[in-house]
Amino acid sequence: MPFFRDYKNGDLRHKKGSAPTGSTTPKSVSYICFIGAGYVGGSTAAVLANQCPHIQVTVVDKNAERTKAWQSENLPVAETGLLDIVKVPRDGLRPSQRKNLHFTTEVEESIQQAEIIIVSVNTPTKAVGTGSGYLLDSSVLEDVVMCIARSARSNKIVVEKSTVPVGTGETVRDILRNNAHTGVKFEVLSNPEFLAEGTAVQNLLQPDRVLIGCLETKSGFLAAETFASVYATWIPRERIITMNLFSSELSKLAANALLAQRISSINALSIICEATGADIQQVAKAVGSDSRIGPHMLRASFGFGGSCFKKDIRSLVYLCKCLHLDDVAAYWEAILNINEKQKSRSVARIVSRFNNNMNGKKIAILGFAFKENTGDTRESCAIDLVKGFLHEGASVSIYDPLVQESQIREDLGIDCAADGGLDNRLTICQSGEEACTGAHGVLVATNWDTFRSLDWDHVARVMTYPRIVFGSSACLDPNVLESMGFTVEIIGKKVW
Ligand SMILES: NC(=O)c1ccc[n+]([C@@H]2O[C@H](COP(=O)([O-])OP(=O)(O)OC[C@H]3O[C@@H](n4cnc5c(N)ncnc54)[C@H](O)[C@@H]3O)[C@@H](O)[C@H]2O)c1
Ligand SMILES: O=c1ccn([C@@H]2O[C@H](COP(=O)(O)OP(=O)(O)O[C@H]3O[C@H](CO)[C@@H](O)[C@H](O)[C@H]3O)[C@@H](O)[C@H]2O)c(=O)[nH]1
Repeated sequence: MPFFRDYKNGDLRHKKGSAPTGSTTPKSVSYICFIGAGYVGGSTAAVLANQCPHIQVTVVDKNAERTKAWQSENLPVAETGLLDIVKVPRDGLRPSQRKNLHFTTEVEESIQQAEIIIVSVNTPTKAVGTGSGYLLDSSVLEDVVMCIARSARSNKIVVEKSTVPVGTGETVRDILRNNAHTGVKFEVLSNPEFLAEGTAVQNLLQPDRVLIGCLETKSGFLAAETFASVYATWIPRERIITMNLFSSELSKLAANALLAQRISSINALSIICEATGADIQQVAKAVGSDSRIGPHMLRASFGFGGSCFKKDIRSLVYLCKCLHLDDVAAYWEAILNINEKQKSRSVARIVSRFNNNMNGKKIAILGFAFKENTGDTRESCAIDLVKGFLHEGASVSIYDPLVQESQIREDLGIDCAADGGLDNRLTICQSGEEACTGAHGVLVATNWDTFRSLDWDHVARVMTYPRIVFGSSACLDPNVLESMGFTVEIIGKKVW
């Protein structure tokens, strides 16, 4: 597999050493540039500007509309608390843009002014060619790095913030070295991001850890220390971990694989629960009470969604295959297989409650985002669930508090167009109650708080027999709902 380097020949290994103590004096930083004003770049830049008023922070994006949105009160990213740090409140007046936070499309000038350039562009799974469906496409990142090399007139620290294939740091170094203006030197750092959507601001203000990967050379350590000193403005020093570039790149993929593995493990156990009469919530509590296991990421669900888990695990699988570790690749890929199974078997379970005939039946879907408190629908389980019901002949009505109708239609659109008539069976609603009106079943796909406090009495009145509610116990209380006349089916709980 051609993309993967023979690391034995890479100079990262040859220059290995330990961090010199006391010999590094980090430079003070006054100008940082982010390239990519998405979920990660925009949110991280805003928090950094908020915590470091002495640093000018510029965020460059090629998308002028997005750049403009960051300067408005309608931020392109819906995150709790984000507007309050992008804008500065003013008594009795509209909040103004933070003075040290700038959004622009002017890439060259921003690169030239900055001492540190943080690349936070998207790295989706490759769609065509070698590695398609698995390898992360770092071509946008490489284009940006080339632009940095050509624009920079003084030494820079270039930081990979995007999630990248292991080994990308060396490609980035090659591009910079071979395209730099005479006398200009670059240091490459890896600084993967671990924020979760919906809690981005809180995660950025109080991260469990910050990783900084560097080349194990004196100048590499110095660059890492310089960057670490920026984070140290608000993050305890012991939470800022420095390591070699490859460890840092791999740690990002490993963290997501391990988090997703817990969800697939609990979802795999939920299948056993439904077959045996064990209750997955009780099992999760029992195993999560073991301090070595811990309680997080053990909520049984219709599967995990989001832009990261699937693509990062696929990247790990591809890396294993490149290394001819097919059994290791199969081990990681099993996480994804369980995730797919959880979605398809959930549709099948629900369809079986209607005697395997969904013609003339209506299912309300509450929630379309991949998780609560975000408007992001990337890889949302709701997409596959809705497609499954439409395919079975059901009508589907959908409500999500944050996701726009146009986004829902775009996510489902291709199939609707391909199978004439599907569109007539799809309604996007303005409230949960509206979506449930006339429905035979309701499925809570996203655990929004607002669905907990839905007027379920009213919903019971406007729904049609058999009034089945499907979902996870994280959002639904079966005892309360059953007392209102619903039949309740919970993931990981047997229906007797
Ligand atoms: N979304 C998350 O929760 C999350 C968390 C951790 C890590 N990551 C990783 O961070 C990276 C960014 O993710 P994201 O969710 O912020 O992506 P995103 O799609 O929201 O944002 C990427 C931005 O980069 C811009 N861009 C693309 N090409 C550009 C170019 N040539 N010049 C300037 N701007 C350009 C796009 O217009 C877009 O605004 C990815 O590698 C992702 O895997 C994401
Ligand atoms: O016990 C759980 C926890 C989560 N989920 C689902 O898993 C998905 C991902 O959730 P979460 O991890 O909270 O959100 P993300 O924003 O995707 O964040 C993950 O992906 C990011 C991108 O790489 C990382 O930075 C974060 O650390 C990592 O948590 C969502 O569909 C959740 O509903 C479950 O099904 N059960």
